[in-house]
Amino acid sequence: MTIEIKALSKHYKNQVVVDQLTLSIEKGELFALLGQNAAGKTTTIKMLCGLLTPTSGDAILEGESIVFSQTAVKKIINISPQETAVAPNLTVQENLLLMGQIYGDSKQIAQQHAVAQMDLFGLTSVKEKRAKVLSGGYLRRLSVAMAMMSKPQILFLDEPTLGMDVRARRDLWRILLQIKGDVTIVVTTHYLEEIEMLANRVGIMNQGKLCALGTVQQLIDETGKPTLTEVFLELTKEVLH
Ligand SMILES: Nc1ncnc2c1ncn2[C@@H]1O[C@H](COP(=O)(O)OP(=O)(O)OP(=O)(O)O)[C@@H](O)[C@H]1O
Repeated sequence: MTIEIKALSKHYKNQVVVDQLTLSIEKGELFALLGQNAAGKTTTIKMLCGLLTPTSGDAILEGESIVFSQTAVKKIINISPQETAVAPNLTVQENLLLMGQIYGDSKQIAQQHAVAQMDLFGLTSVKEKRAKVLSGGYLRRLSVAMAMMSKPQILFLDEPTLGMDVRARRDLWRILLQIKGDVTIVVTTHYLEEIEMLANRVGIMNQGKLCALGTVQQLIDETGKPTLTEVFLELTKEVLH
């Protein structure tokens, strides 16, 4: 297992935002964490990345605990958060180089790696453009490419296709499909049709709890619903109505 989440919880005062979450994610999987707004997805990802301290529980990432070995965990993971960490006045290329050098690469190695990422993410044609003039689709691709500059074993993507048009979303998913296998990818999204086609497994969160886990086909078989969207609506219906 690459990720073993063990009774992970986050409380804010009286509110339980993530409630005893327990699940395992295999190496190389593209795993989708689903749930309606406020289900606790971002909070979970932030805890796994060391950006938030759990109230209780733990998660073991490639053998390292997020509670006891945060520095080791940070070396093997990276995140493209909802709020992108792109420097607006730097060019695409400069953003990637900066990220490589922050993670300890020499300028030459960072350059080589940046060229490879720009190629993979379709950013070569805009490499001299400042990030602030990029469209939303390019900006998000740059954000994910920047996360890849640290050569993570585990990549967390929080709503990577939010606000993108159909083509931009498809382009990013194609890239993620190329990366998965080498990298374990944990993604949150509200675009269930894409997940149906692309994710190896999904976990559905509802009010901080994991209420379903499996392949899309397993969830469809278990619930007798025809699509992942119908499964999702069924499992989260108390809150929706
Ligand atoms: N710092 C905080 N203090 C108090 N409550 C918080 C804090 N951060 C998040 N929450 C609450 O935790 C709950 C879960 O938020 P979270 O962002 O994890 O949900 P989500 O599943 O990612 O939702 P979305 O799909 O809208 O991104 C929400 O009710 C939110 O208001």
